[in-house]
Amino acid sequence: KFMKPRNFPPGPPSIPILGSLPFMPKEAMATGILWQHFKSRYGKVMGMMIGDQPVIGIYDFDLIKEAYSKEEFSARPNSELHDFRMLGKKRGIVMNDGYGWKVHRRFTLKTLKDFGFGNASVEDGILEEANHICDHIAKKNGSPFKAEDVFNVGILNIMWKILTHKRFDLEDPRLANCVRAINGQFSSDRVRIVLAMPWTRHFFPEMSGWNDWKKFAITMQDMTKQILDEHEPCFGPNHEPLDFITAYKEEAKRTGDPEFNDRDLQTTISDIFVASSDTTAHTLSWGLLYMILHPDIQKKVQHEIDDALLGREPTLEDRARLVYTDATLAEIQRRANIVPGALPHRVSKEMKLGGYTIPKDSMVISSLYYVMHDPDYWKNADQFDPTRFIENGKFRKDERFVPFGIGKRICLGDTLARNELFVVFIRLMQRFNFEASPDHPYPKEEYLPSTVMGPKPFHLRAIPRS
Ligand code: HEM
Repeated sequence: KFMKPRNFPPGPPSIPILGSLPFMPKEAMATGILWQHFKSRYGKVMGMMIGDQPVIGIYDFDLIKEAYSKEEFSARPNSELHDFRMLGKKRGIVMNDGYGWKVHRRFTLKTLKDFGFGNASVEDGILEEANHICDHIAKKNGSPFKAEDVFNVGILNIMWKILTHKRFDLEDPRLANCVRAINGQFSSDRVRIVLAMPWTRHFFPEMSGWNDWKKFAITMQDMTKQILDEHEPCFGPNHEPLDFITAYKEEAKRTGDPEFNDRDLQTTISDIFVASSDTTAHTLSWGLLYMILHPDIQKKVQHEIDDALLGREPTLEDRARLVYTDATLAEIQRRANIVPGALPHRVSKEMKLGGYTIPKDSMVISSLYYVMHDPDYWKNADQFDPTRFIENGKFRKDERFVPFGIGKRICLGDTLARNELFVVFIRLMQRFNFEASPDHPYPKEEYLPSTVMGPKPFHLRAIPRS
């Protein structure tokens, strides 16, 4: 069972128990960038074994599109680790599949849409939080700080309000605890061992990261349970739910569908916290890093915003007038590429792709990194250049701009995330000039390996603009 199946895509050799792990470059182990390394050797689709698990990497945009438009390529891996996190079995959205995934995904998309775009309160909530983030930064009085310390809690707060109708002070320990549990679960070096080789937990529960994984999962479970216990239903004047939890409970009553239950709700809340916070916060940290590395672009963005808004706060309708700023945000997302391998998919039955046979239950990774850095498609792909997203003075959409993934599993928070990035980034650019800290190493474009990759922590200074 450790042997590669017939007509399997080309890839590195495989040995019993460890599979292809010993043949992988060390720095690539935890990151989607690994696939960049294999592309040059094996072509558009590669296959390898991790233990007895077949793993497929797809680099080619058209092949990813073809595969991920199919239901059979859109399941999630079966994993006892994630089952533990999901209170015993697949639940919620992110690692769920089948009917349970479909109804939760559909409901969450609709609810976020109702809150986000029909209802000004989410836009107000983002702006309110953006202002709190800026006030928090202003208190540093120009002394060096780490970007991620501010963004993580601020971004989490936006989601907390959408879920529960409550926000916290940025210093509240609840936010910091939640950020620690999320980061610990996906960025700890030890946990990466058990995620890659789940069997290690039976022999080395401590060293493999299994004990850490359980600890962080239990923290999230306790926290989501407490949120539900304390939650008061919240309705507007026409009895419309004002927060996600109220909407979920109404949906459970309305449909009578047992898929909508407290345990799935707990997992869905946890999924949304995990999927929304590090992703958006890391993108903002990368944004400030690029502004420090490219002060001329920072100035250009500030001039555009100053000229268009004349000092007033932004609204989402300003996007069409802030073409250079919007293009800069897109370029930040393209270059930062924080989820380089998207999330793993599972093939629910044997399939064909690119002429190869993809066995049932293979894990599939799509290289969003490669799609957004393919040198045959993007001119000077490794350069930070917002103008690649501008054509005839307008923002140029590109189907290969895929930071949110491709196909049936595409991020369901993409519009919300883009709105958050837009409002928070503009407020930051309006209120401060960002520069490197003179007392710390000059920041570099370096990743911190994880499923969601932020920049290596760096210190910066925020000088208030008059
Ligand atoms: C810059 C911010 C974000 C980025 C770059 C991002 C990116 C991604 C990516 C690449 C995926 C995986 C797609 C796949 O499996 O093929 C994903 C899934 C997901 N994201 Fe996001 N995301 C961001 C923000 C958010 C936000 C704000 C939410 C809030 C609701 C969110 C909720 C989700 C959920 C629930 C999934 C799982 C979807 C499913 O499995 O059906 N994300 N995201």
